[in-house]
Amino acid sequence: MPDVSPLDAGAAGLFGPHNLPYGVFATADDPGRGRIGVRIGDQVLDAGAAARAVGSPDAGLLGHPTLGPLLAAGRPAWRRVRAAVADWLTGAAHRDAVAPHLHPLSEVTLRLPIEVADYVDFYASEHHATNAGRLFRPDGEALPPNWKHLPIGYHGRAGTVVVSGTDVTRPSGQRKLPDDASPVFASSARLDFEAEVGFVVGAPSVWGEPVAQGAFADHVFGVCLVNDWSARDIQAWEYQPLGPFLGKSFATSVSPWVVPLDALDAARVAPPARDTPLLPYLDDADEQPWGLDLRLEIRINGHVVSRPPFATMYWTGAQMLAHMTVGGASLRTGDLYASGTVSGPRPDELGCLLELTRGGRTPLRLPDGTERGFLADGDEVSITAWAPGRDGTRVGFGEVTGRVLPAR
Ligand SMILES: O=C(O)/C=C/C(=O)CC(=O)CC(=O)O
Ligand SMILES: [Ca+2]
Ligand SMILES: [Mg+2]
Repeated sequence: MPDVSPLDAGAAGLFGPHNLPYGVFATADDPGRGRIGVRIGDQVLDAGAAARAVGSPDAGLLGHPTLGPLLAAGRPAWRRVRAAVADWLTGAAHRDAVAPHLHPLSEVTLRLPIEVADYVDFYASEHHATNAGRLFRPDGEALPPNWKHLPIGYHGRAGTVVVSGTDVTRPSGQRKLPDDASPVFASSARLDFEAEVGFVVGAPSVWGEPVAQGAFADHVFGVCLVNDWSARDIQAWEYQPLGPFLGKSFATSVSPWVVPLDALDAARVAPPARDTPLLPYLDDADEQPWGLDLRLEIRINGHVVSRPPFATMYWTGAQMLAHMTVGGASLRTGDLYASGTVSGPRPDELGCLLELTRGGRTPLRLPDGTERGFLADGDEVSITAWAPGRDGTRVGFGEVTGRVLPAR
């Protein structure tokens, strides 16, 4: 694929006042103190300091070392703070007061944007589920019989969610190829990435009370990018019948910026047509659609290997939320649920190496002449994305990157 991408053009335009994603950063002269940052172009606004400088009543919400209190405050507060920050950055009244609180992005360290409470990973791409089903279960049906009736998911490991830029050590574990007599303990020989979109829960829900699709925007604060690192050999041996366990629990990387749902109005699209009737709590025919037109791009060592289109996902974030809570499970501030691997219908739109190389059988050739069935030590995987914004703008998501370190 050509290495010239729409993301390279006018990067500052991806982070204009129409976007204003939130994160947590620290500066070199005060490395111990996390602060809430809002990205604007290639700068980061220290939101708490700016709020104090202009005498904002939201200085308390923004003056924390984590996004937690802002997330917990709920949609009316999210809207108010977003409008205020846009005003500080673009209106004449406060520009001089907030200017000293802008830091060049290149001079700050970005941290995990949320304290992850519970972590769930779905399986919402029909293309990915079909391809992965054929590769993992060549003798069975590609899609399991429940797939079009509910968004399949599993609970993952919240404590190993790491921020972009964190190195990921190749895991070791049990693996057994179909023809081997017994398993061996070894480092994973089939380490993979999965390009996904993450939904960050802000407002909690009441234990026992399902959250309907229509309440999606009252609970979900925003969206980030996720790389669900996956050891395919460990996964293939361990996963039946309870689902992924150690093959996916060693690390999950997230982008440092959470893009507010309010920045994504122009990216909302209808999900693909569905051919199977849905139970009422999942039926979205009469809802405002929550498909999202996010264009992902995956690079290995700087070379573009795929561009997965999130608009092709069968299940929406609102349906995933409704399903996750329908039995009464409550939401906590900081819950993260990921979409599952984003794969489109075309060969250059697949979201993981398992699919791109057909289980390693048809390796990818990188422009440097090397080949990859799965990831090699030293490889750097980077996932970026943008979405259409209002008035022809583009909303950037930044990137989630990670480098593979050799097994211990
Ligand atoms: O088909 C399977 O058994 C599992 C496939 C995955 O690895 C899926 C997973 O983590 C969910 C996803 O990313 O879509
Ligand atoms: Ca996954
Ligand atoms: Mg993972």
